[in-house]
Amino acid sequence: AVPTTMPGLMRLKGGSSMPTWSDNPAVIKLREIAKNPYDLSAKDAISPARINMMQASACGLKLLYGTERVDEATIDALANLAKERDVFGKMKAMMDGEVINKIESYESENRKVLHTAMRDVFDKRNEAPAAKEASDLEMAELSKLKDWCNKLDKEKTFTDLVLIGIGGSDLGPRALYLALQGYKKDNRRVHFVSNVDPDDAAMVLKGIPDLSKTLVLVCSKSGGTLETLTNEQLVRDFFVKKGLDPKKHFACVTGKGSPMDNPAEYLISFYMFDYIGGRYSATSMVGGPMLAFGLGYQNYEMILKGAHDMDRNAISEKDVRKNLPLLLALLGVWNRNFLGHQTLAVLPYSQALVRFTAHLQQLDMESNGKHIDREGRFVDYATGPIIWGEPGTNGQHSFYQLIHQGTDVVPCEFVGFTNSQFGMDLDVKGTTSQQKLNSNLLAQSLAMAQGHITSNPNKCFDGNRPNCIILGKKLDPYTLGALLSLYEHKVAFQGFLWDINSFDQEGVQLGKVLANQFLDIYQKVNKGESVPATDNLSALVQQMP
Ligand SMILES: O=P(O)(O)OC[C@H]1O[C@H](O)[C@H](O)[C@@H](O)[C@@H]1O
Repeated sequence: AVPTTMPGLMRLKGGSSMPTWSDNPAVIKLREIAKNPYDLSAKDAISPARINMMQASACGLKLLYGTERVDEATIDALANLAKERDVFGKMKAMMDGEVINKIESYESENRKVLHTAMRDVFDKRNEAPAAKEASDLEMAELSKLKDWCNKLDKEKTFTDLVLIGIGGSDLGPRALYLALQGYKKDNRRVHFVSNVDPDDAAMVLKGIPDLSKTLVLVCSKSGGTLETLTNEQLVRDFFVKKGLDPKKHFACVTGKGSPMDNPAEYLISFYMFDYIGGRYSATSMVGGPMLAFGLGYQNYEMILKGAHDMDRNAISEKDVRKNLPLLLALLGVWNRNFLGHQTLAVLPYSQALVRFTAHLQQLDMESNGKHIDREGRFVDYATGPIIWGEPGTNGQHSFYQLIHQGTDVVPCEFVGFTNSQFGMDLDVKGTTSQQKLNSNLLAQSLAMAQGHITSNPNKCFDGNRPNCIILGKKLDPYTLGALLSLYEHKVAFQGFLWDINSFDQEGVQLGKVLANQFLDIYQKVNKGESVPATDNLSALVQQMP
């Protein structure tokens, strides 16, 4: 359990308008239900009627949750929890551009959270002044991007693009690009450099066919991230050594007014804004120029459209049984807080989603890995789970043993599609590869839920391993945008339920500060100055073989 007070840190004054977690009537009710949750392993516990009833659809995605340990009373209690924790009020405040990225009475980022405005560029736009201003600014960036894409298409000067960025300036955009290889533009390739490990850049640069036809897009919201600035320098140096002028090849995406906001250094500069969190930035200019270069502007627009439509589902659909992000969030809270499961495996049965779980790790764990609530009080309930996973069926031949028979229960979210992206499939022994893939997905879901008891304990499956399935027809740009937004809002809704701030990331600062102190020591070593072995940092540096 998470302590309510922490040694050396003060517990804070009360005054919250939100009842404490344990005082919420819905929490009390859910704890009662959790003493005897729905038994999926009982005979006939999973019936066709249950499968048909426990599903919800929006924006081309269907969520099947008959294999979760819930019954209708559980869903009703979860719906009450959503009401008591005012999740719709908080979601509206977010989408309207109220300053919600803050901790009351403490130094914090104090920002709006407006990633939804980045795709609110279609019809029925949010007229709240802050949201409107943000989407107007994004429309200007989008029209600049469209012109740039047309120019690149006409001039045909560039075939390759190297994106330099890390964290939110890499994971989401990279996951989306890799997910849509069936929609790639002919004769265009995108490469990614993120790690400050020099071998990352070296390997990418080695694989570029023609540097003279290569664009470099440096992407950093803050314009001050060590890894990105170092890699930019390294790649610039490489261009110069090959006799090429970086100014004719380098473009950037950064926050307005950041140290990188220096248009003279770049072919073109695109902007994002302080109200777009890194991990929520894939549908801002952080994702835009690279995705439009690699997949075409129209496909990028379809990603935005899918994301926007799911935004509408999240805010407008007040019935939790029809609101996909909220339903997924509530099922997650049920598994985390009431059934006590610490981790969540996200298992896409789609090779295209090979980096999607990695993106979700940042999205979810950086957002909801928090130990204080919005008033600065240490929470006495669990918050964000540990997210992990790999595409199936590969995972089945690796870690699924533990999921089926291990001593920890791992809730799973499966993602699958009826059709393949490339349509290159073959009927072997009466079924296609896609059907073989999907048979495995469905089999795993059912096996985890219902289990199988035999007299041989080694072959026993307890069942009651909760999971749900997210299904789409085909992983196209629209569906991918909807899937991205589904998870963004799942995470936001969970943060609202826990009453934490899902939009800052103070937890990554301490390591950065210490890394800079280590760099000072390395600098001294490089200059031949002596470093005293009397402090931990120097002692650790001297341990390097
Ligand atoms: O885009 P940048 O400012 O370079 O930031 C890149 C990343 O760095 C940080 O460490 C944060 O934890 C991430 O949320 C952010 O996405």
